[in-house]
Amino acid sequence: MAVFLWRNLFQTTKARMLQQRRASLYNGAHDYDEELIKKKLQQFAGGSINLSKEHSGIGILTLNNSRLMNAFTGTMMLELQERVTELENWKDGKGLIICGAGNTFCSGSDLNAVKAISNSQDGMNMCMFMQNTLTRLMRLPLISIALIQGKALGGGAELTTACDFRLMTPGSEIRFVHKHMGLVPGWGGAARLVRIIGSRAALQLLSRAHGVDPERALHLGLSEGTLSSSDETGSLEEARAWLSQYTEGPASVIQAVKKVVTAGRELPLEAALRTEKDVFGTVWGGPANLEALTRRQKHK
Ligand SMILES: CC[C@H](C(=O)O)C(=O)SCCNC(=O)CCNC(=O)[C@H](O)C(C)(C)COP(=O)(O)OP(=O)(O)OC[C@H]1O[C@@H](n2cnc3c(N)ncnc32)[C@H](O)[C@@H]1OP(=O)(O)O
Repeated sequence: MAVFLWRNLFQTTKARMLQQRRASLYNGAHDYDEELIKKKLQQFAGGSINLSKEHSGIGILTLNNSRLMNAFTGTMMLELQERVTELENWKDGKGLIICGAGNTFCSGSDLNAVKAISNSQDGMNMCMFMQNTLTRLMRLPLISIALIQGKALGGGAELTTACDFRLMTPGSEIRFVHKHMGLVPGWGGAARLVRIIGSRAALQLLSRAHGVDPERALHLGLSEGTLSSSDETGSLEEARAWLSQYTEGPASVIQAVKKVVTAGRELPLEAALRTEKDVFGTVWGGPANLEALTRRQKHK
């Protein structure tokens, strides 16, 4: 009977939390027309967003448009949303590494597409589309890393802030170029940057729009570390090794860890405590917990 009750509580809690996590920031009430912007983005084809879900529980998400320094075309924005939905449903997932093809990260939006959607309605819809997607990416119950090789510029710099951690290769650069384009971040990069490095450092990065090298990123707390390898394969191996120190253990527990930290980061205290209680209820008396207790008893 106890197992039945646990399973029932688990399913109910899980469904409610999943619904909360996937709830979009913007909908019709915000003049957001997702179907309209999807049709518009579909017109700007090129590149792809590839996802490889490894047996280890680590996913590798690759921005693949190396001819244009992995600039985001319209169809890549649509594919990013599809991959995030796939990752939200990955029950065995524990970690995620986002990287770019051709040993460079991402040079932001495809400027050809940007020029074509420079009117207000399309611009605002693209902004809300990408904020919805990057907020869902940030809230994935996976421990995520942006592996920054080469350049992470504009929207590419914003994408790095939607990951839990950033690792940089020697000579790589994060640059919020927005000011030089008469813009400010629109994909949520400013709001997340303030929460990562603080408002004073964020104001300096956005107002100077200079490149941030690995040493300065470390100093600011924007990067967790500088990898030793500069090549594509070597740096990905290093990133896998770095991430695997945090993803050891059952996927259900790693996902629960990310959920309680996300709640603590984003919610007011009492709501965070209630979410923590709900997440606790999904693992207390669960398979991993019972197995650990059995192991402990054997050691007595
Ligand atoms: C600001 C926010 C906004 C948003 O999303 O809302 C954006 O992100 S707008 C885009 C902001 N990004 C940029 O302004 C970066 C533009 N690119 C560069 O500064 C350079 O390309 C750089 C530094 C990334 C690499 O320079 P490098 O000399 O190594 O290579 P090339 O410049 O010759 O680039 C190779 C090839 O790629 C094309 N390219 C690069 N970035 C983009 C881009 N964002 N959109 C479209 N195309 C891009 C570049 O034109 C070259 O193509 P080619 O046909 O050979 O001219």
